Amino acid sequence: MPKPIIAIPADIREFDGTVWHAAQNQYVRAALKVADVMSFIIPAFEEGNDTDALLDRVDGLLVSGSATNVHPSLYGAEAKESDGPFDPARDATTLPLIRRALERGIPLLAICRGIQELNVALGGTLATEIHEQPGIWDHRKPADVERDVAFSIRQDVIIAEGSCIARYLGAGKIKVNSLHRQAISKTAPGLQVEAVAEDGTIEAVSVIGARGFAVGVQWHPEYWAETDKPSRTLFEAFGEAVRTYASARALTA
Ligand SMILES: N[C@@H](CCC(=O)NCCCC(=O)O)C(=O)O
Repeated sequence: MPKPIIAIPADIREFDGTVWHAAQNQYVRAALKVADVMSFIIPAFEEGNDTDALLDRVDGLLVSGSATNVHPSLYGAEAKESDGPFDPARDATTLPLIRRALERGIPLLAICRGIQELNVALGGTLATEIHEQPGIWDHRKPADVERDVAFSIRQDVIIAEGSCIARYLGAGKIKVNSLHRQAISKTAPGLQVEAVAEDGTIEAVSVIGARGFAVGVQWHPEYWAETDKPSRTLFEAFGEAVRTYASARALTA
C-alpha cells in the first residue's frame, strides 16, 4: 500500500515582505518520522476551499498548533484586541475540515490550537488568558527561551480511566509540554474530556461516537514525538488509524 497522506491546514504568515501559507516542520516531521504518513499542507482561504474535494484525497487530518487564536465570534464572544492575533483564513479552512472529516470517519489529531478549533467546530467555547483566572496556572509559552526549552516536558496531566487515549497512553498521570494562553471553556456537546491538568484545565478530548480515531490534545506531542514515549505512542496510534482508513478507502476506490 502506498504511504498514506494526511492534510495539515496552513497558517497565514507574513514575512520576507509577502504572505505565506505555512505549516511548522515539527508537525510535518512527526507525521513522517513517527506516524509514517506524508502530509499535504492545505492553503488557508476564507473562501474557495472545497472541503470534500480536499478530504477525498487524504486519509487523515492533523490540525496543528499556532500562536494565533480562534476568532471569538466563532464561539459567540466579543473579540477584544487582547484575544489576537487572529487568522480568519485558517479558521475558515479548519472548522469545515474538522466537521466533515468527523462525518466521514477520517482520522483526526488536533493539537493545541487544533483542540480549540475542534471544540469550537462542534459548538463549544474558549476561555482566553486563562492564567488570569484564580487557581489556574500559567500555561503560556515561556518567553525568551530556546525553542526546546519552551517545548520542554514539564507539566502533569491526568488521563481519565476508560478514556480513548487511555487505550494508548494508559490512565493516570503523564508529563507533557504546555504552550497556550487559551483553553476549552464550555466543552462541545459531542466531546468527551479525556485528560485534565491539576488546575482543572482541559488537556485532551475525544469525539463521542467517532467512526475512527478522533482526539484533541492541548499539549504538543509532535515536538518530542521521536524521543518522548507518550508523544511517540500518540503519533503511532494516529498513523495506524490513518493506515486503516487508507486500506478501507482503497477497497472502495
Ligand atoms: N494560540 C492558542 C493555541 C496555542 C498553540 O497552539 N501554541 C502553539 C505554540 C506556538 C508556537 O509554535 O510558538 C493559545 O494560546 O491557547
